[in-house]
Amino acid sequence: MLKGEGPGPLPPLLQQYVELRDRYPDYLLLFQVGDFYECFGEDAERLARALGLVLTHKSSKDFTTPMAGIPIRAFDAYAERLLKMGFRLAVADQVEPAEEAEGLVRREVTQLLTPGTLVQETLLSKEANYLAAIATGDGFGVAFLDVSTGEFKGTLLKSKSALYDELFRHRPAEVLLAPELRENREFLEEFQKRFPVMLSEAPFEPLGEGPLALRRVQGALLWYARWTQGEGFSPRPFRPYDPGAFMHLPEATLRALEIFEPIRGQDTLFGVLDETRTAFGRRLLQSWLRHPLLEAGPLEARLDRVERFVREGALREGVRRLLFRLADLERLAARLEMGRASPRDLGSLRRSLEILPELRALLGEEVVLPDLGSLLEELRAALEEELPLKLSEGGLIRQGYDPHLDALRQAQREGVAYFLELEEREKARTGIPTLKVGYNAVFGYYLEVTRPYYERVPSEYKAIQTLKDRQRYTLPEIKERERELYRLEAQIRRREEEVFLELREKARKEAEALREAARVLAELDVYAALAEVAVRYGYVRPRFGDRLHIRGGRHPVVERRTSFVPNDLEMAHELVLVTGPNMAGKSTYLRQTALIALLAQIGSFVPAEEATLPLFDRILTRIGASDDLAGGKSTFMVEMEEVALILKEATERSLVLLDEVGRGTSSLDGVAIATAVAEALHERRCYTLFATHYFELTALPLSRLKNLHVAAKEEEGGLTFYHQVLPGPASKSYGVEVARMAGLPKEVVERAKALLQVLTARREGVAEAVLEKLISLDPNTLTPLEALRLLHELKALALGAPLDTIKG
Ligand SMILES: Nc1ncnc2c1ncn2[C@@H]1O[C@H](COP(=O)(O)OP(=O)(O)OP(=O)(O)O)[C@@H](O)[C@H]1O
Repeated sequence: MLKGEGPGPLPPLLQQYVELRDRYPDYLLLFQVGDFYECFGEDAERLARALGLVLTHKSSKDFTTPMAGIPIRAFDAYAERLLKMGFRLAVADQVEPAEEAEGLVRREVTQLLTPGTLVQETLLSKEANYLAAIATGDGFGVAFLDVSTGEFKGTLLKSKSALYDELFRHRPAEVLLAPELRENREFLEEFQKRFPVMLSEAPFEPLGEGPLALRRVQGALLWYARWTQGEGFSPRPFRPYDPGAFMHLPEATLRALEIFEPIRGQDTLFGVLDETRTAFGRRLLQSWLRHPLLEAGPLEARLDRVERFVREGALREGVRRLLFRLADLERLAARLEMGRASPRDLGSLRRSLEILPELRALLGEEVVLPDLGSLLEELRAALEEELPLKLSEGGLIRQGYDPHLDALRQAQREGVAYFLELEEREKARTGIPTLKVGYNAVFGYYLEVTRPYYERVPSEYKAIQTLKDRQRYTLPEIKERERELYRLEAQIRRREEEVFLELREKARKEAEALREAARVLAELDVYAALAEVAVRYGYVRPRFGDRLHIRGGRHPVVERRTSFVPNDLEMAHELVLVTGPNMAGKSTYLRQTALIALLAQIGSFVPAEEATLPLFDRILTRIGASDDLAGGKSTFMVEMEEVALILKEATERSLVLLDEVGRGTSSLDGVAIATAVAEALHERRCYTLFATHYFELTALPLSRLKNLHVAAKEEEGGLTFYHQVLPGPASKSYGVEVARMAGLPKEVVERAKALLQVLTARREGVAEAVLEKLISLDPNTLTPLEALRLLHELKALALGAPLDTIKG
């Protein structure tokens, strides 16, 4: 039913609305009425509330219901907002011209919009837009589909944490959960906290090949894609993939290294690297960053390509200039395959294809682009220069392309010419000098005579409209000619549509070649972008080898906003402890090492003067207080979970970064845990960088332990940071000094200093020495002078004077 009031039955328009609406219960139905998309009843209230629109009412004789609508020309902006708010949208368009309708205009749902199944360029960002499906069975089956490009892939994962990593890598916009997961309350709650995305339902009927879980997720994705896109939708062939074929980057690492998302609103690694010129190049760069390679061969090949662009600046610039003019060919190919390419799509295809020969000329043998020349010729011959957004607007096929269309247009011109001649003819015949032929939407063509000449109007003129000082007339002949003209217009529209569809079909046959072109050009774009970054910021080509050797390494993101102090690092299967005051630059040093390794393994140059790196199988991190507020766990708990994962996964080919371990607990527990973790990683022979304030660690008796510290100097005004990494452990901690610089009240700082002396004394066993001395003496036998001397001694002892200088 429809919320509303009144005794009467629903008016026909609302009946049609309710019928369509009830077919899409989970969707908000946007119902075209002229230039607006309207909602009625309770949906109108929801829409008005969501978008802050004015709620009006639709009233007929005896029924009234709430109504709210959005102008069609502002549809994209509103749709984007509604999708973000979690609405699914069903768009019901008028599918016949109002003037041709007999009675109520026919309306059909022409689009279903959900966040994970968008293909509309106007609603998509340049990023890949994934719909994911998850099912259980021997672990988890997960598959991803990007409807806008047709990309379709999936994998089996053993654990939930591996599942989360994979989801985090792909950031799906919408997820289909198999019933066994949807009904598992515990799983569902945790999942929604981690991934607050839209969850939708689909049957998980097995489809395709492989293990059952993988077949079920394929079935679910295809079903859902066809439900929203129409039965004709077909993605690219399903590609099973193995996450183990790439460097493993867990969620914690992607977050901590700020690859795609900044932690504190600063820039990201992707932000620094993204000098791509095309949308598909940008997506490829993202994909490379999510999937670093494990073998030197393909990496050297990528580096060769980057190097060529580094060396040949003019070539790089030329290529980038041309790439900039390309449309999103990958998505265009997908729209062609789905039969959804608009006239403008074919227009931008033409523009893009014109650029390919230029690129080929510039690059010679280096790129092998498919030959799309004959498609280009066809598009050039067929399409007008300026193209409408929608097919129905007409005016898209050039004169001279289709003889039939040309003939219809000629007839149309003659039809219009008749009315021009009519004016002259009737003027002469009637002797009315002001006689005019006019046109309006209500009456069509008419003859118009002004008041002074009413006498002269011939009797066969039939009056149709009287205005203040003029009258309008028609003639049977006019009506007939007019109908003929309408017929021609309709025929022209239909013929244009036919010709366009044929043309689109021709283009569709080349979709595969176009996709291949997009693939080649995407790589080209990424190589040119990486080269641009390398030249602009002074990166070098990395080498691969077992020892890690970085000279003059820098943090690619931090160096963009401050003058940066480069640092070196040498290590091979060692445990490197990095000490130094807060704010000295320990975290930065750790992160820059990981970022350099990551860049090398996507085939990029790196921010250093010289770099040789092992090929790491994974980068594992425990950095920063990544409070899992959503997960409802304490900082310490999260920290320990991360450490547990590291200990489970680290191999001797792993790069491990630990930035403080054991901070969220008592300091004795903390030291104990940190020590045990350090020992375990040392045993594991991984490449570990461990930043810590626990000095105890620096003296651990481990053969492959190496101490580094970040230099700082205490001066009159406070601490000076040099951000320089030097051999050996730091001489002391400067916590209280940094606290003072941060503006802690003077009394508190003084008190902390005093306490620090007490604690230091206690820690170094001085307290025991003092106690021992006190217990061993007999006050009754001391002279006052001796007692005074002893008091001085005890005080000196407590302040940490070396024991041997006192005991003697
Ligand atoms: N090599 C460098 N050159 C220039 N500035 C640097 C360098 N390293 C770090 N910095 C700057 O110093 C600041 C502190 O760095 P960082 O967070 O790495 O210190 P930290 O030693 O890890 O501190 P804490 O122990 O408190 O975590 C940062 O804001 C960074 O911009």
